[in-house]
Amino acid sequence: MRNPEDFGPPEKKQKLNPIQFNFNSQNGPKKNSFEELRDARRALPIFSAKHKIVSEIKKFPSAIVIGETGSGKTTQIPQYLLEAGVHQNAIIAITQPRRVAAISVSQRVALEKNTTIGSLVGYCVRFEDVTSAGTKLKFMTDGMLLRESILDPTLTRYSIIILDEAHERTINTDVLFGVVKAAQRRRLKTGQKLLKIIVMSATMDVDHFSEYFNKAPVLYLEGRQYPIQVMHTKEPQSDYLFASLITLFQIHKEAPAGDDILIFLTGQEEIESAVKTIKDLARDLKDVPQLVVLPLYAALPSQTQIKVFAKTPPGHRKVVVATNIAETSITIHGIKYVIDSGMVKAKVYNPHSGLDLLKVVTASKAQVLQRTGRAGREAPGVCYRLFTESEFQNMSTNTVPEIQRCNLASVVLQLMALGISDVLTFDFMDKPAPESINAALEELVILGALERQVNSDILKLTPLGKQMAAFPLDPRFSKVILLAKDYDCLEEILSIIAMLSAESVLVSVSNKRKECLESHQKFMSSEGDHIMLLNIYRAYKSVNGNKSWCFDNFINSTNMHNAQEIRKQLREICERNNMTFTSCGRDTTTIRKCLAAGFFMNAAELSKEGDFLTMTTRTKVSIHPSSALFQCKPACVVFTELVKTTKCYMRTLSVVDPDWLYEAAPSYFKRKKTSAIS
Ligand SMILES: Nc1ncnc2c1ncn2[C@@H]1O[C@H](COP(=O)(O)OP(=O)(O)OP(=O)(O)O)[C@@H](O)[C@H]1O
Repeated sequence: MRNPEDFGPPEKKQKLNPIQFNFNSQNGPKKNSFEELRDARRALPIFSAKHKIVSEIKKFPSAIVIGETGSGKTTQIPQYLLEAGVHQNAIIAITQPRRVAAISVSQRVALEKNTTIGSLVGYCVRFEDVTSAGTKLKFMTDGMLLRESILDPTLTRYSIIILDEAHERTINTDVLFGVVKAAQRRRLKTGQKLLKIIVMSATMDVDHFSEYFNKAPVLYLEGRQYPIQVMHTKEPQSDYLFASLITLFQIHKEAPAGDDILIFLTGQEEIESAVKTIKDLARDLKDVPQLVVLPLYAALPSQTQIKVFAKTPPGHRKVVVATNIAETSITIHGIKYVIDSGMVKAKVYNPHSGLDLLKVVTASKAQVLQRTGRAGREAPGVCYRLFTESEFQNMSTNTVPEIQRCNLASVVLQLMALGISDVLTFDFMDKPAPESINAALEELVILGALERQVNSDILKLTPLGKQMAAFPLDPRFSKVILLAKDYDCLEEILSIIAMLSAESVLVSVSNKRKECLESHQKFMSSEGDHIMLLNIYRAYKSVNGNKSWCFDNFINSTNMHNAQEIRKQLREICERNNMTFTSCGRDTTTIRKCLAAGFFMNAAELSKEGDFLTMTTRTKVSIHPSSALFQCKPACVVFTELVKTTKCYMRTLSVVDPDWLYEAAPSYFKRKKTSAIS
């Protein structure tokens, strides 16, 4: 067991603010709760600065707001502006990098406003719009606002746009910075109503932001409501997973019930295995509160994610094991302790291969500070960092903007659809590497979304590219949908893409592994995972989405329902594009041909040595153990996801014939020939 002395002294001690309140964001307003919430709002550090904030924001077209985690920026500033009428009866948009934050924060604000979600306060995330004509505070993912800007570049419906958690620097946030700034300028030029821009975070490079937003004033918010004691390990930890379990059980043995714990790990599989280990280890412990262990990662359905916000039953302790999706904005009821592994799974782009890889890397200081801020939101808290103080000092200050480390094809396509033809000169806050932009442009040319104008190097959007931009999907997925009508399998491809866009539908119950596998076996196909997903979708439809069928077959019925909803929305976009709905019936070969035609850039073939090598860059890849093809050695496959853990894994794949790939993109393979054909 780790000794308490293994942790060094607190990084800083802060004064205890004696205000105490305790409420459950998931419970509806009960008697007096509105008054309680009003008092809680007044107790927030930001409350004393309310008038100053409103008057400063009234004065300037843009403002940068920086204040400690938990000071009240996200939940209060939109309400202050609404109450003071700064919104001029138009909508205030508050963007969040993640859907769980957009949903949970909007629910909290609706509660504080004593209204139901979807009326005055609403949210809008991909495939889910909970707003109405009366919505004035609209919490949304940055991706959703970006999509809206394609149809309305001046964002006419909005009077104020609050870009929250700006330090996260997701691709969408960075593009949104430029788009919103351009909308503000355009409105000014054309004499339209002013668009106010507010950029907020607890951890950002304010000067850089202020400079970019036309020297916007910076408002500093002092203080946080409750102190957080920060502990670092005395020695570096070689195994953060093991260290997190030791720390968890050390706290568990000593802390009273109701003091809940949030652990930051890196990804789905790691989290699921940690959840199982924690449950197993806790089973034999005596004289400690019972544990409620909950995972939290992006691939979980929203309804499951939201469970972490529920109040812990008396006599229990909640342990939430999360990825960085719990890092910003959110308040999880009951969390007193945060255990931070200091690691994060991040996308890393290889412009050479054109592929994004998910890789575990060290977090930045900004991320670590945000994680610490998830404690101390309802009472004083403690953060155990599983790294030393000097390791912390050596972490990079800010996360490298995603735009400088991810595949840009999707963003470039959206910018082109916005009418920004010269992406290289777009007003980015931090420019992506020109080779990444060029790689994205090349990918879009190969996909047929862009073409060179005659006798010039200027690229323009093709009618196909315009259609592709209408889908809220990676361009390769949109392309497959658009190709599917020619392969007579649009209905099937829509089902597969919807299943890929929803969260995992396969349920794995730890003490019923064998039954789960047997149940899933009947959907499996030697053709691969995409056909397996189609089989599940078809079976689900044939029983009319029957819940007990899902239960009996270890299929997640909520995720299936979501997939069905997503399918409906994708189908509507196809209808708007006047596409003919074709079906190939049982001829699944056609479907794989279509997948090969869309995903020819994500292909791998089996080498003589028995390894899989990507067709273009000869990168060594393996079949993920969760794939239906794990035990097989097909000669050639296409994949729709690449993950790096101990190895580089292809996660969802289909068996294809190499000829289909060459037929789909002869010029691409001709160009790559030297490296492509062994
Ligand atoms: N769902 C909730 N349940 C209980 N309390 C909440 C909830 N949401 C917010 N609060 C309270 O309001 C405070 C301010 O939250 P808010 O999200 O506005 O802060 P913030 O300054 O935006 O922090 P961050 O930078 O961490 O997002 C929290 O510290 C907490 O006390």
